[in-house]
Amino acid sequence: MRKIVIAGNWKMYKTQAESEEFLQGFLPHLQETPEEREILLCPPFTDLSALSRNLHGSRIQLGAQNVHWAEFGAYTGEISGPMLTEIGVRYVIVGHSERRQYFGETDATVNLRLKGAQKFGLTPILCVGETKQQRDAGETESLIISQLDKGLINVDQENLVIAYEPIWAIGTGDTCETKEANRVIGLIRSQLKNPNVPIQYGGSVKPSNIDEIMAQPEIDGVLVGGASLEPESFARIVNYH
Ligand SMILES: O=C(CO)COP(=O)(O)O
Repeated sequence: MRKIVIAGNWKMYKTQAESEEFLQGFLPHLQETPEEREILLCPPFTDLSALSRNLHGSRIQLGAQNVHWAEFGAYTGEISGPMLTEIGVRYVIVGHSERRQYFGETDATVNLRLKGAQKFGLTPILCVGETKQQRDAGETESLIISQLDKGLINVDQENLVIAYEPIWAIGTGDTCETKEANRVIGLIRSQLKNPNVPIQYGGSVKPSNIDEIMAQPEIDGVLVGGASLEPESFARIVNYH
């Protein structure tokens, strides 16, 4: 039985005060959320401590948006696994397309971060996905297989989540057709040693399309950007039918 993981990636949005305000509006909706769904918030680093304190006793798990592979060291601007686990963080997003595009993340550094996350007790969420240009050139399958091959070298597949995020569907309102997302996620699963790794879809997930997305047999959850920033909208997503 594969786990369902619904995650909000807040990217570089929300101050601490705003994150606490979100929580006040969001928590009551969780009373309707079926137990077996893992609900996850991935806020900016500066919100993690405050949220961790306020979440005490709640079922929400916390995820970071990046992690370095070393335990500590002279790596200005980076954060280590032990720094995150100490404050109750359980997950971390690795290799998001925005990290690959703007901050020089490569399959090799993604691999190091995945292994580093696992070494210090975090569950990484590996993001893969193609650009519009790659899709139009018929390269979607080969690109994704290559991202998985290189990213997952010596990575423990018992402690892993994967997110399929077609780059052209991120923040555009242009969701990948659900059957196509299901097909690519099936392809991702066929490449794995552990077929029970939860695989999410990400890219313009909204209250209006969540039910259709989650009805697809290969899709085990969603990684939500914009629609996770408002309590009512994210509540509708976690409480999908
Ligand atoms: O990048 C995403 C989640 O990691 C998706 O962002 P949107 O939901 O805003 O398209």
